[in-house]
Amino acid sequence: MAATVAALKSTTGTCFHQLKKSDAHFLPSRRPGSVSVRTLRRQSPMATLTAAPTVGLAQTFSNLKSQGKVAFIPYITAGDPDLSTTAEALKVLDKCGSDIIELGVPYSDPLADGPVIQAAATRSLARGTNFDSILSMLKKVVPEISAPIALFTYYNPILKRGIGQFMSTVKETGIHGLVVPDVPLEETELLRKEALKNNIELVLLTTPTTPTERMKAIVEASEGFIYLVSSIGVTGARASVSTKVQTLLQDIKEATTKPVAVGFGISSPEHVQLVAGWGADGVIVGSAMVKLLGEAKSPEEGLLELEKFTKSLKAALP
Ligand SMILES: O=P(O)(O)OC[C@@H](O)[C@@H](O)c1c[nH]c2ccccc12
Repeated sequence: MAATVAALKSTTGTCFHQLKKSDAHFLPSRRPGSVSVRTLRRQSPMATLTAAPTVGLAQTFSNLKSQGKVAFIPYITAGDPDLSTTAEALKVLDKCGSDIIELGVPYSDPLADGPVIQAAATRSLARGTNFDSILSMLKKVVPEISAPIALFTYYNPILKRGIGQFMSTVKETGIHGLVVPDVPLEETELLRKEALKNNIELVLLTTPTTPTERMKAIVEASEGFIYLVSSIGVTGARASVSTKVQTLLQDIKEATTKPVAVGFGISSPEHVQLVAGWGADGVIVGSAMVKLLGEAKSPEEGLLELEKFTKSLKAALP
């Protein structure tokens, strides 16, 4: 028993309370039909010995919905401040209860990004981060993560590698989703076909200025979830979240039963609570996370700040 608890302590993430000895018998059994580790984690502050096999994006939302929960979805830029810190950050975000994690591929011309994520991409590229180094990091880390990962990339890096080659390569790393903010709807058909062939959920985005008919086409084509961009402009923490999101959510939910996650500007527990209260199935927080990691005095400090911030946002969600 003591050995088990000691083993647990050694794997206990910083977001878990230390297990009392009496809890040790709740350890996930290897017996068939045992409760999954992820379910255990939700029921008690359990450390996980190994991550549960991840389910996809849509399934994650469906599981959360059955528990009356809203998905917490952080975004971080791969390779900022460096790839080993990204690997640790993914584990921290997972252990702190993130339900899906968006991992950004740094790009030289991030037209939809504000200054925080642009600076992160610049730092990451300056360190020599590239698509292949991100993939090899993911191959090592994904087996330790129980939250599904959605890779976030602009369209150009996909075209450069070839859509089919890109999809099959990405699938090998074990990630579940793909978010491509700048793919024109007219070109999503081929992207969608290759994604489906590789069992990758291609998430599409709709915005406050998207015409209704176009929103309906986007919603129809989106897999995993629908990304509702909360406000016009670029990414970046905002003082408040536009109340227009409430009606946008209603409009989308009249058009589909697919889950809708809201992003752009969300950067405080109050924002998270507000958007969840408006009926969002998930909330996405990026720039505020990226800032903590990329602008900290050291990677260790950045990871600690990330953990604290994640816990505060997660605590604000049902
Ligand atoms: O950074 P924000 O304002 O919290 O928004 C989420 C955003 O970072 C993430 O989803 C994202 C990063 N880059 C993007 C470009 C377009 C749309 C969305 C994104």
